Amino acid sequence: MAETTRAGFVALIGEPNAGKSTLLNRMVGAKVSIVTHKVQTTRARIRGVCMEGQAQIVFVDTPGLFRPRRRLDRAMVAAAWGGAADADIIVLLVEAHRGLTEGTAAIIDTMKDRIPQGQKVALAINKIDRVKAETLLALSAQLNEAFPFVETFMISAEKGYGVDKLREWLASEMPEGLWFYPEDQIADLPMRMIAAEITREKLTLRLHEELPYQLTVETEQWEDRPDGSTRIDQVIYVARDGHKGIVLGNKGETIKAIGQAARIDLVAFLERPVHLFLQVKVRPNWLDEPDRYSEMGLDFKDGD
Ligand SMILES: Nc1nc2c(ncn2[C@@H]2O[C@H](COP(=O)(O)OP(=O)(O)OP(=O)(O)O)[C@@H](O)[C@H]2O)c(=O)[nH]1
Repeated sequence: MAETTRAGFVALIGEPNAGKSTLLNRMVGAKVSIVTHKVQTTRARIRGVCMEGQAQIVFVDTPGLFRPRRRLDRAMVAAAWGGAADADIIVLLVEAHRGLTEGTAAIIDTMKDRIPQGQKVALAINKIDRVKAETLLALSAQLNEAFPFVETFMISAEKGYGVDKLREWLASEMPEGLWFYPEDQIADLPMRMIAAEITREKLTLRLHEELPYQLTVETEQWEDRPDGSTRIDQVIYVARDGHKGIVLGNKGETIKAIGQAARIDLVAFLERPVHLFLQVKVRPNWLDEPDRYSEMGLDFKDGD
């Protein structure tokens, strides 16, 4: 008989620099965590998906959990805690060598206020490679006194110590249910999606608030060439002709800069030469005729 499938959400929280990204990359691997980097759920950001046996663990991160200094920040903080409270498990990451800092104490205080009764919170003491065993035991006791953690893990996200144990435990805690993402989608699709996500990120950085709403990037062609390079063809879809002009920029300057920046990241990611071809197409409302599409192709080769 097939094993029961499990699926759920894990919110990783902790002070800046606690090692959240390093831990995610260890557990999920670079591919999926990049793909899902910018995907927004209602209240949390999906950072990665990992399979452990028959369990699918979706990691979310909730930016802005810190003490609000300005009024504006308060709404963000409330949203962030909402995101954490939606998760099946919260993991609080603490740096072993820094101990129970003011920042961690503030997070714990807020958890006591905002986390619903019964919500499971686990403690992961990270960077154990930096401290002695005695220090660790004392810190664990101190933190467990401050909050009723359901489990405590001693890990080094960087060196990989204890990470498998944490992942296996998280998997066992996921509720029974269907997976949120098909398994093959996690394993295979990422490359094209990552590439599209990278270009999208450059568009966001470059265009800021000018960025046309309803803009999508799709990787249409992917060719690993015999000479060791990769050719990637992408289309940036915008909703209106006017938006196309914004993305292209004066004499195509904007899209050129976007293509160059995206290519640099793609080379770093794929560790091989990349030829990136970007086109901007207008994809108007469904009712509009496809032959009204206008396009423009540009090639960003090595050395551009
Ligand atoms: N010695 C040691 N360093 C670690 C470990 N895990 C992470 N680091 C380092 O700690 C620093 C911060 O790690 P990140 O993973 O970027 O931390 P983060 O929590 O994602 O930080 P923000 O994005 O600012 O929230 C990096 O320089 C990591 O290399 C560990 O287990 N041991």
